[in-house]
Amino acid sequence: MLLLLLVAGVGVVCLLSFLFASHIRRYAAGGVCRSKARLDGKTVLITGANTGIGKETAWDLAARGARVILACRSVEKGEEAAAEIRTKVSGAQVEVQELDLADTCSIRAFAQRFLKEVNHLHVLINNAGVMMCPYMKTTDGFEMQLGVNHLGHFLLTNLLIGLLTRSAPARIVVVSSLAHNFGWIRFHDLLSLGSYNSGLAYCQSKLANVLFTRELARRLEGSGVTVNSVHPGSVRSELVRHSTIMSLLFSLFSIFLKTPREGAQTSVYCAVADELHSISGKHFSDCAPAFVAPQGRNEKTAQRLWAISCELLGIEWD
Ligand SMILES: NC(=O)c1ccc[n+]([C@@H]2O[C@H](COP(=O)([O-])OP(=O)(O)OC[C@H]3O[C@@H](n4cnc5c(N)ncnc54)[C@H](O)[C@@H]3O)[C@@H](O)[C@H]2O)c1
Repeated sequence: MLLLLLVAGVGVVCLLSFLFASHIRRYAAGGVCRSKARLDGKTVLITGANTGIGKETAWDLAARGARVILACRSVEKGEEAAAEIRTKVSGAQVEVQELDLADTCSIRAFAQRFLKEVNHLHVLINNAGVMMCPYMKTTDGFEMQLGVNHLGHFLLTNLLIGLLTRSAPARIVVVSSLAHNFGWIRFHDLLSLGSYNSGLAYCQSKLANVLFTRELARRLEGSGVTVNSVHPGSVRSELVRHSTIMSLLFSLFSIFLKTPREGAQTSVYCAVADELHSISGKHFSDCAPAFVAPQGRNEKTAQRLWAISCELLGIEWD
């Protein structure tokens, strides 16, 4: 009980400090992508783009002239987002394709269709995410947060990496979180079969995003494809829907939170900024390099996680 109270107390203090930091940074005029880069003739794929940060990222990149493909669990909701973007950006090239990251069959079917229909892919934004849900499993039996946030995107990237390499220069943006600081990779129980804490599982999945980014960057050296991870800030979105405490905190402190449009700025920056054309394996927040926790810089952990991810997904990726 005492331990639970302590963990909850530490959680609240951490949350308040990052809300505060985010607020200060916002008003220090940081965190706005000032790049005027155009993306005419470029193709962008964004996961989870029907709401929140993903939708705003899609809108921004469509306004820069890119063909933007929204990969969404619900095609209907994706079409609503696409229609909204088309009303805001005249001539926007926005398309919707079905992708459920909690189902490897759906990911494989998506990639197969995508590779048939699309000749180039210049920007992949691994944005979709689920946070602090009750214990649930993906279709393949993976704990939901690790399954969607890390393993689903790991498989998707693996299936599209050939196309990205052929389309180089190309960029991958992985939407992680400041929450990676509070995570560690529980190799003894990666899928939370023994015990489950929704907050820790989220932090683990976001740390996995950072480690994946670093290891992928190492492997992609010299390929013309770069990969960077992002903390979008504390953003008013539907992400907290599963957690009563987080929903309450986000409502109470909503004036300190970024809008989804503000939250999209660092993803956009990593996708377009000219000065980042050869920067890879780094972590960004507020359109600037950001601190990575020591456990997110550990090469051995990154390589071990890579090997286990391949094993769980039944793939080889050298
Ligand atoms: N909101 C924040 O404060 C915050 C902070 C740090 C990091 N992030 C990260 O930003 C990203 C976007 O989150 P958001 O705040 O826009 O939340 P959101 O809930 O509005 O967006 C998440 C998107 O992911 C999609 N998604 C969830 N499960 C999926 C699945 N199985 N298959 C396909 N798509 C799926 C949802 O449908 C939704 O479109 C997430 O990766 C999240 O972890 C958000």
